[in-house]
Amino acid sequence: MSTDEIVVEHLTKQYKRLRAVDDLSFSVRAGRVTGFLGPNGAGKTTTLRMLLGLVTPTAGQATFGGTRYAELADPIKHVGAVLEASSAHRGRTGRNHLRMICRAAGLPDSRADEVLTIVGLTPAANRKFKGYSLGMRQRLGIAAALLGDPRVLILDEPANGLDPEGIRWMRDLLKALAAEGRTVLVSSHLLGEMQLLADDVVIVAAGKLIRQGPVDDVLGTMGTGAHVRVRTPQPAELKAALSELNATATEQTDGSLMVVGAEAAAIGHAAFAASVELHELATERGDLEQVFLQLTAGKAGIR
Ligand SMILES: Nc1ncnc2c1ncn2[C@@H]1O[C@H](COP(=O)(O)OP(=O)(O)OP(=O)(O)O)[C@@H](O)[C@H]1O
Repeated sequence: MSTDEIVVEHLTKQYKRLRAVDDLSFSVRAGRVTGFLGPNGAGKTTTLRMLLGLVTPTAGQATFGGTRYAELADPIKHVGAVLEASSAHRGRTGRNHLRMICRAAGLPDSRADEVLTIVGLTPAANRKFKGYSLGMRQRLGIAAALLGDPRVLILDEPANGLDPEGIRWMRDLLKALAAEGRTVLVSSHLLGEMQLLADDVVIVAAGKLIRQGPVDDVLGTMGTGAHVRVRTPQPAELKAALSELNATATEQTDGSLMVVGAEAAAIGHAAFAASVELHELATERGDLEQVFLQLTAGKAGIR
């Protein structure tokens, strides 16, 4: 059973006239990847920075297992963060950059090589940071976050600058870290990627919580949950059979039928009973992008 590792309560940040984060409360469970989503300017980065004690909240608090970041006994061993494309001294190699952090944190130098392996940067370990691509800089940032073997990982737009292969690699890594029981909180505006990556989502707009919960529940409550794609050479007969199930079938431009209101098994059974031949019967999930746009419509991010 997963537990709430990060608890955010009534977190608020007022900048002069702008309330960047407005009475925001949510929780993040261990052993899962939580996607932190919102339009530009929604307050995601400000929230993550408050979690890490880098921005002082106007009100409210965020805790890790009940303790504020600033009061954690050994923060590098508890929380790892990747806030923006990692920066390092331009003339320093990736390995030396990590070793310096190890020394400052009282970790053995050997840990630098371990995390370089985890992020696949070993071949570039002795190259200078100024020669790193954006994707390599992202990997180095993640390597630094993993140095203390933390049980919580916080990442702000980690897929920025990564190519498709890099994005896939990141997804596999973050899922594997969550499967080890860690808590992974990741902000992103790549909704298709989030649908593949996240177990839970926290959606914010204009500093306020819009929705939180498991991805499937968020998709389900918006009525864009599962629908079933069906292909048949006898569409009229199938529609007649489905009307008895109170399911509706809509013809798509590609010639298939999109059925809502019945599960695949019930549709297959009804087709069989009516001697209707089926060529395809596939359950398709709703689309996070569609739901996100519905939920955040009219809540302009740019303020
Ligand atoms: N130091 C600051 N002083 C004044 N306003 C700020 C400051 N930092 C952020 N803001 C404003 O707070 C709002 C929220 O910004 P934030 O960067 O947290 O949003 P975001 O959700 O991370 O957006 P994006 O996806 O565009 O990075 C924005 O309107 C931003 O201009």
